[in-house]
Amino acid sequence: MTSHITIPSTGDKIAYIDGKLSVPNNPIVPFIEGDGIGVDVTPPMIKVVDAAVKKAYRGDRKIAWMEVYAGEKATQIYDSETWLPDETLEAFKEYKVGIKGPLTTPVGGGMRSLNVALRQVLDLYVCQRPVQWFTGVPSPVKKPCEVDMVIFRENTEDIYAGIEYKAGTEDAQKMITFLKEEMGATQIRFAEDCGIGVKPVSKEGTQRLVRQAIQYAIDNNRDSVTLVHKGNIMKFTEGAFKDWGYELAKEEFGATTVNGGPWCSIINPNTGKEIIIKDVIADAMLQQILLRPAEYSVIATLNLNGDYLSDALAAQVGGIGIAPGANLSDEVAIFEATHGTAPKYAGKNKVNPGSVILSAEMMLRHMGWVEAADLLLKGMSGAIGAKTVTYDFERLMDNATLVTCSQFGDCIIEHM
Ligand SMILES: NC(=O)C1=CN([C@@H]2O[C@H](COP(=O)(O)OP(=O)(O)OC[C@H]3O[C@@H](n4cnc5c(N)ncnc54)[C@H](OP(=O)(O)O)[C@@H]3O)[C@@H](O)[C@H]2O)C=CC1
Ligand SMILES: O=C(O)CCC(=O)C(=O)O
Ligand SMILES: [Mg+2]
Repeated sequence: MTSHITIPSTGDKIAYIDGKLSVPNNPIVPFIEGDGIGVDVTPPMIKVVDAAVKKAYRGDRKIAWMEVYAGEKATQIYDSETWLPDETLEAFKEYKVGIKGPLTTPVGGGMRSLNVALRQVLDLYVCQRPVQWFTGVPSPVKKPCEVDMVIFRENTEDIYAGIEYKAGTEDAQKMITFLKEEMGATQIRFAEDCGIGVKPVSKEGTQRLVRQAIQYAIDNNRDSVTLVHKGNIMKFTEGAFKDWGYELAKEEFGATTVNGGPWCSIINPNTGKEIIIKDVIADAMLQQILLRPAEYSVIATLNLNGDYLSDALAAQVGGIGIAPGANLSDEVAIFEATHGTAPKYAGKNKVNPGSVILSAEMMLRHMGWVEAADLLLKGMSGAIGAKTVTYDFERLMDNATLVTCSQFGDCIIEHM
């Protein structure tokens, strides 16, 4: 296949050396613009990041952006069947750090998610989504300042594996016959017209995720890690997630049980403070985050719970227009907004670019460019503080000035 990626002539590769990220002064960073509102939010993200880096390092550092393709744009540039070109996957593998806009997934039929495919193929097993309130952001809760959580969502397993069989097909019937006749399942109602989905959850997949969550709590002086699961109902998948999580805390971090368990605690080797490892059943957790958010800090959970929790928590601090995220493997990192392609707003220069801009802030921090990351946060706080905001905030704020998506990016730059 012909290459459609133009490698910047002036940049260098980010590398992993002795388990550490080595970032040159002009790193090549691949990006996917994204479908729908990707065309709106990605250009201001690049403009804001470039401005923060320029201001922080006075020209000594600069990102060499390299566009790579996925989704609708890939079908236009390659051919109508190519949604996720191999060279896009190779670019993320080779350049180690990248960022992406949202990609559309049809509901019901049609192709499976490209976002999920990227996570699975590149084994980006942690979806890390911090949820924090910026002063002045409108919120439906009384004390949004009490929300300060970091979600660690398992990103490669669970029902997102895509092992599903459509009702009425030969494959679904084969599965149903197998379950009934060979596994003795008697609980399948309406077997004639029943879709079947499979939910794989492994010990290795669980423990590598929980390991990252606990390590994050240690490195960032957090006081608890909560395992969120629906283990009362799905005993051998979600229940096992809980058990394997506690097991890892004890075996690898020396956790000891609290009040007879199952809660346990570890002593942070850096601070000497206690970190509680606890668990909450997923439906109760959706109540807890609204009523007692201050009691939760780091959350480790399965793929679907994490997807639900991240949008629900985002709503408490201003909505998915401002909710950032990262998909992480042990080497490769792809940063992305929590929101999707919001098709009704596509190309209207209207939506909040805050989510992908804050994802870029996480990217800068991951690269060790903390001064630029801090400036970006300062600019974001300043723009919100001045009440120059996009429609999603303006409709909920008194005396705010409505700005477009690109203008909001410019406001961030003005406040750096
Ligand atoms: N990682 C990814 O690439 C993701 C992709 N998707 C995909 O996106 C498509 C659309 O999904 P959908 O369920 O509509 O979810 P979306 O996140 O795209 O949009 C839902 C609503 O959230 C609000 N919203 C989203 N983004 C912004 C923003 N930047 N600024 C302000 N408000 C925003 C809007 O609310 P309002 O109407 O109130 O203004 C919007 O109507 C689907 O194909 C889905 O699969 C979904 C999630 C993640
Ligand atoms: O892949 C998709 O289309 C949706 C994914 C999603 O909602 C998420 O990762 O938060
Ligand atoms: Mg989601």
